Amino acid sequence: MAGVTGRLIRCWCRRAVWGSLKVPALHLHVSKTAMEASQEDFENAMNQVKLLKEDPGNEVKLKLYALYKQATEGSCNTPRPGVFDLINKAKWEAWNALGNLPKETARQNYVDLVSGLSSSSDSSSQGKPEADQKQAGYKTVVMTSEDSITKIMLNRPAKKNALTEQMYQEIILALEAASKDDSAITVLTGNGDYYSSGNDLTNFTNIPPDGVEAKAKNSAILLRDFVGSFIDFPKPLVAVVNGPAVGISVTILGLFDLVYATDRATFHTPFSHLGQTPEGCSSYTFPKIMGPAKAAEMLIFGKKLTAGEACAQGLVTEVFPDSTFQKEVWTRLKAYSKLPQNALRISKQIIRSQEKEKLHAINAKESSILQERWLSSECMNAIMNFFSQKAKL
Ligand SMILES: CCCCC/C=C/CC(=O)SCCNC(=O)CCNC(=O)[C@H](O)C(C)(C)COP(=O)(O)OP(=O)(O)OC[C@H]1O[C@@H](n2cnc3c(N)ncnc32)[C@H](O)[C@@H]1OP(=O)(O)O
Repeated sequence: MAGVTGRLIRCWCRRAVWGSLKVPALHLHVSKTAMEASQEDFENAMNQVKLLKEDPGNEVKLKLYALYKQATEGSCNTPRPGVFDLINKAKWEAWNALGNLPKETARQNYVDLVSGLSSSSDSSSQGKPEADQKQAGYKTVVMTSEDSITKIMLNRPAKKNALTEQMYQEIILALEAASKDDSAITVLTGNGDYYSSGNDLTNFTNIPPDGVEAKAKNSAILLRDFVGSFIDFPKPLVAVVNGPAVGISVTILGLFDLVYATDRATFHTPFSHLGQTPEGCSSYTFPKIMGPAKAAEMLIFGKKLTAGEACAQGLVTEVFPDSTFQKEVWTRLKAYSKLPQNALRISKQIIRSQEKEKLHAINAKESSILQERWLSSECMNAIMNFFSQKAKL
């Protein structure tokens, strides 16, 4: 393999590895994450590659090659090079690994990758440490990508990461971006001492001029779309539960592939206390995961579980001591993220495809029942109680 590496580096220097690139007038662009890259952005990115001050390494060069081919020619449909044609085999494998990734997405990913390389090349030339790629445009979450892991971090620690309408929308967008990026695994976690205190109760206190019914209807649509984006998420999705979790942040855990929790975490779904009913497909996933009796105790009677109890009941994959939680979990995830990406994705999809339609139907039903519940006096009183007397759970 050392021979291949050496040859790839030589090819990089000669630029032969990329084939002939059309080059228009040079114009540097900032990456447009969450937007579609134009042909001009793409061509500018190709120019930027030539200006990189440092060799980005073979792994990145193969990624660039694969994205370039996918963006310009579509899915790989050429015969696999022979076993001794090591360089072309490595290039073919990188391209082929992109499967049916749409051309536009490949173009965007290429532009994003080059933009990240240009800024890290600039900052490393100024002697600054290399940071992971932080994606701009989000206000309530922080989205970063490193080591083939995209992390979406809920970022309202002063409010215990309570989920505002903007946050639901940003999470939907972040999941959409993560589903198309070149990471292997996506992680949802919280900043601060809480994972999330669930729905921000002020969502129900800001009533717009078109009235409370319209508010409930729009909230139900947002809820359905939010949960729908977890049902449809195509790659392995991991919850890194860094502290207590309440309400919807607990129920959607049934839609994750792995749930790692600190031993400080608790899991609480106090729907009846709030005059509400289960969401996040938990009316289906929880009885399936933990059996109907344990699910009823949580979802109907609001029993709060410790991390150990949630693990014993199958909602949590593994519990770690708080003192070593982050270190142990990220070491594990980094190892998993090196597994072949297509195999990870396809395995996830086989599992999910068996009940995707059912989950969407349950999501729609739960959302429409909640639309009614939010208009009930039971629900309104509970929310007023929280804000007037600060009645805590
Ligand atoms: C589109 C709509 C979709 C709707 C989907 C429906 C989902 C259902 C649910 O998620 S139900 C769960 C709702 N959550 C709650 O009822 C939790 C309410 N919060 C609490 O009971 C407590 O805050 C606590 C137990 C989570 C934490 O208590 P603690 O004493 O540790 O901290 P504080 O209460 O002082 O909290 C710090 C500040 O954060 C504000 N805050 C916390 N959680 C929420 C929340 N869910 N909604 C709104 N605000 C919240 C709290 O008010 C404090 O603010 P302040 O510093 O300004 O006083």
